[in-house]
Amino acid sequence: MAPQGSRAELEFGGPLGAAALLLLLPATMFHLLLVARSGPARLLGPPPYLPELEELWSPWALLLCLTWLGLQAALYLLPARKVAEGQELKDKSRLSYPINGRRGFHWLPPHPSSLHSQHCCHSMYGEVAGVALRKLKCLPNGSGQGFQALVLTALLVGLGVLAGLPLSALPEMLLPLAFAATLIAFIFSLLLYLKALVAPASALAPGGNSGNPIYDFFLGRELNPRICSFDFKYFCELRPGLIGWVLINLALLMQEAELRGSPSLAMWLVNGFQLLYVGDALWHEEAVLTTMDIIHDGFGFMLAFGDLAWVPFTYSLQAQFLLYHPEPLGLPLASVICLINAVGYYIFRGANSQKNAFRKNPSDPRVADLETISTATGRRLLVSGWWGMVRHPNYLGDLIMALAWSLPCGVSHLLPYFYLLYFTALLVHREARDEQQCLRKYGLAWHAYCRRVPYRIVPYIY
Ligand SMILES: NC(=O)C1=CN([C@@H]2O[C@H](COP(=O)(O)OP(=O)(O)OC[C@H]3O[C@@H](n4cnc5c(N)ncnc54)[C@H](OP(=O)(O)O)[C@@H]3O)[C@@H](O)[C@H]2O)C=CC1
Ligand SMILES: CC(C)CCC[C@@H](C)[C@H]1CC=C2C3=C(CC[C@@]21C)[C@@]1(C)CC[C@H](O)C(C)(C)[C@@H]1CC3
Repeated sequence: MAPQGSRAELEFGGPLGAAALLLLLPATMFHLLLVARSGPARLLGPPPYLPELEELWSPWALLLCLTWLGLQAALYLLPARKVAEGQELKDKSRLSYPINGRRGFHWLPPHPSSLHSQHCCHSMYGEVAGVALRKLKCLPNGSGQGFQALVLTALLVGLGVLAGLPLSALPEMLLPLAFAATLIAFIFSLLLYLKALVAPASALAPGGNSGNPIYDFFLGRELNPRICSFDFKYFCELRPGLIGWVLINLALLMQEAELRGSPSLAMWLVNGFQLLYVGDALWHEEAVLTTMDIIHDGFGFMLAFGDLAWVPFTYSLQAQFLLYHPEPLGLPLASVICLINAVGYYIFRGANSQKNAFRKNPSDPRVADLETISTATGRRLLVSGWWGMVRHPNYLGDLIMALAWSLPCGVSHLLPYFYLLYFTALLVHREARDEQQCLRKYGLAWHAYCRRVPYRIVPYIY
C-alpha cells in the first residue's frame, strides 16, 4: 500500500493552493475562450457573458473528444519501431516506451556510438504503418511513432475533409469541446487517484502523496500509471493534446479562409510556428523521458487537465484571436518575426539535444569536448556549451519562440500575449522547483555549477 503523509515539501501553496488551482485553471481557460471571440477581447476585464449550461454541454462534443482520444490511443498502440528505456526508478527498474526509430538526435551530427545506445533496443514489433507511409513517401526516414501519429492523423483528417467533414465548423464548437475535455480530465484524474491506492509504494511519485486528498488529486500520486505497457502520462503528454492543438489551429485557418477568402499572413505564421513546435516534440519524443514531468511529477489533475484541455484550448489562443480580430501584417515585419522564431528554436533545440545526448552517453563525441563538473552521484553536469551560458538555456529558447507566436497578432491587445505571460510564470516557477530538486540531488556540486553559471534563464538579467 502507498505510504501516507510523505515528508516531501508541499508545492503550489499546499492543499489550499491546489484547491484554488482546481477551480482557477478551468475558469481561466473558459475566460480566455470567451474573451477571444468577443469584440473588445479584454484579457483583464470580466468575461463578456457567463455561458448557460446548454452552451457548454453537448453530448456530440463529448463523443468527439472520446473518439479523438480513441483514435490517438489506437495510433499509440501501432507497432513501434523501437523501444526506449526511461530513467531509473526507485526500485532500480526502468520502464520501456514506444519511441522514434531515429538514429541519434537529428540536430547533432549522427555518430556510430548513438546507433548502439544502451537506452535503445530494436523492437520486436513490426513497423507496419511506418513502412507503408515511408513507401508512400509521406514519412521521412528517421521519423518515429509520435511523428507517425501526426502524419497519420493529418492523412485521416485530409481524407475526412475531402469526404465532406466540416472541419471549419470546429471553432464554433470550442466551448463545448473544452467543457467535455475538462470533464474527461476530472474523471480521468479521479480514476488515476483510485488506481494509485492499490499501487506499490515504489510506483509513487516523490510529491503528491501528502495524505491530503485534494492536494494529492491535483498533483498526482502515481509516477507512471500504466495498464500493461500503455503509459498514460507519456501518451497524454505527447499525443491527444499536442496534435489536437494543431488541428484546432488548422480549423481556425480554414474558417478564416471561408470568411475572408484566404487565410491571413499572421494566421499562416502562427500555424506554421506552432506546427513546427509540435512536429519537433513528436520527432524528438524520446527527449520527453528526461523532463521533470516524466521523472518527478505524479500524474494527477494538473498534468491530465494540462495535457488534455489546457494545451489544445489555450495554446491555440493566438489563432482564435486572429479569426475574430484580423491583423494586417507586412512582409518585412513577418520576416523579422520568422527570424525571432528561428533564433528561439535554434537555442531550444540545441540546448535540449545537447543535454539529451550527454545524458544518453556522456562520452558521445558530439558532447565529449564540453566541460563538465563531477557530482557525488556519479552523474556529471555540463558547464560549457548551451548549459554554460545559463542554467536553463532550453527555457530561454522556448520563451523567445513564445514571443514570436504572439507578435503576428499585433500590439493592440494583451490577449495574444497571454501565452507568453503564463509561460514566463510557469518556467520561472518550474526553474525554482528544478533548482530545489538539483540541490537535493547534487548538493555542493550544484552550488559550484551555480557559481560557474550564475544566470538562470536570461544571460546577465535573470
Ligand atoms: N510548452 C510548454 O508548455 C512547456 C515546455 N517545456 C519545455 O520542456 C523542456 C524540458 O523542460 P524541463 O523538464 O522543465 O527541464 P529540463 O529539460 O531543463 O531538465 C532539467 C534537468 O536537466 C538536468 N540538468 C540541469 N542542468 C544540467 C547540466 N548543466 N548538465 C546536465 N544536465 C543538467 C537535471 O536533471 P538530471 O541531472 O537528473 O538529468 C535537471 O533536473 C524545456 O525545453 C521547456 O522549455 C516545459 C514546460 C512547459
Ligand atoms: C495547467 C497548468 C497551468 C500546468 C500544466 C502544464 C502543462 C501544460 C505542461 C507541463 C509540461 C509540459 C510540456 C509540454 C507541453 C505542456 C506541458 C504538458 C511539451 C510536451 C511541449 C513540447 C515540447 O517540445 C516538450 C519539451 C516535449 C514539452 C515537455 C513539457
